[in-house]
Amino acid sequence: MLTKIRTSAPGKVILFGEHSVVYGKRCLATAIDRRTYVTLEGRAESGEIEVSALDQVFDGPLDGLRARCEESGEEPFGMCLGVILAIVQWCCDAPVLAFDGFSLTIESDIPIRRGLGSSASFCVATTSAVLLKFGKISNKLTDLDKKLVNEVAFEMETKIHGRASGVDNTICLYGGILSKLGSSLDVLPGIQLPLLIIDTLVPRNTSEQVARVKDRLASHSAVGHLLLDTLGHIADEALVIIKRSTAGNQLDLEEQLSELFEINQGVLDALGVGHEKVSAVISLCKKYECRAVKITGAGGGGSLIALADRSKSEGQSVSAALREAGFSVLGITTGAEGVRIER
Ligand SMILES: Nc1ncnc2c1ncn2[C@@H]1O[C@H](COP(=O)(O)OP(=O)(O)O)[C@@H](O)[C@H]1O
Ligand SMILES: C[C@@](O)(CCOP(=O)(O)O)CC(=O)O
Repeated sequence: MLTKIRTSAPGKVILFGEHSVVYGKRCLATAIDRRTYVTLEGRAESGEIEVSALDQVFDGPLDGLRARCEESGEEPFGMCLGVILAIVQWCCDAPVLAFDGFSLTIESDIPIRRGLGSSASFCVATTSAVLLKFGKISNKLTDLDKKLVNEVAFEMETKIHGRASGVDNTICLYGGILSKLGSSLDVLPGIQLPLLIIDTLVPRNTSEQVARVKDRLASHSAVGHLLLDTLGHIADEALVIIKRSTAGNQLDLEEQLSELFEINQGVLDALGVGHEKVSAVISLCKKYECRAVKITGAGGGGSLIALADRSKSEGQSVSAALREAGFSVLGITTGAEGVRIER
């Protein structure tokens, strides 16, 4: 009987610690309730792979897949094929001689290239499916299995980004909340926060924004380092608040995190990673008394997260106003489950 495997993994947002994480301070990220689903089905033709993703299809042998990747350069589907080729090579101890053919169908409701971890979610779900097919992990997804998937998915993320911190693949794999401090990564149970993700539709360029912060540090070293320390303290405090939280004090938790969002945004702005569209989103949110809003990820455009206030019905009106002003808005819940095998 031909194999059929279906896996899924969530996307992510950074809650606190963007930029300061580059300087060794704490960063908190959380999995979101948007996922990538990968269906792998065995096929009769030996050595043939079919990939359907991002509204495109490849069907052919591994050599053809390699040639298509070289042709496609940095284009999303080409990068996706490059990751699949690398995972198969990893499983077969390259050079690959022979393997049972298979098809992969990749479906996702995570918008790509928006800092929501579409690449890590895709890498984790695809790595899990292919490693399962090649018998490298068990369908119990034990701690050891997950550790192996994380190592391979990290290699794949590095392939897509040139460099990766390990935050995205780890949070998409384990779900919940991830705290990164220096080289240590801790996973905590998730908390369910209602967030709006507001995309300014100004393309973000992470390396440009990281360079902007570096310039600010070069010209105002003492002040710049104080700002980074402040971001670190904000993330530390948020972690304490999250760890203390229980189902009974959700409103209290959201109130406290909300204040930290506001302070954090002020500091990011002072570091120079704001943008006129970021300011426009913040003004609109304030007009609708939306509790708090901050950049998530690199800034300089990109996306913001706003904590929706459960005690008012403001969520819908602020979303409508933001959309009317030309921004894209997604309502999500944080703390989602990590990788899983769909039955
Ligand atoms: N659903 C998907 N199917 C196939 N490949 C995907 C999918 N989602 C993301 N990718 C891969 O990840 C890349 C996007 O990575 P990146 O620019 O880092 O965006 P993000 O910030 O969303 O992670 C795409 O170019 C593509 O190669
Ligand atoms: C600015 C930074 O801290 C986060 C970048 O986030 P994103 O991938 O642009 O969402 C850079 C980094 O951590 O590598």
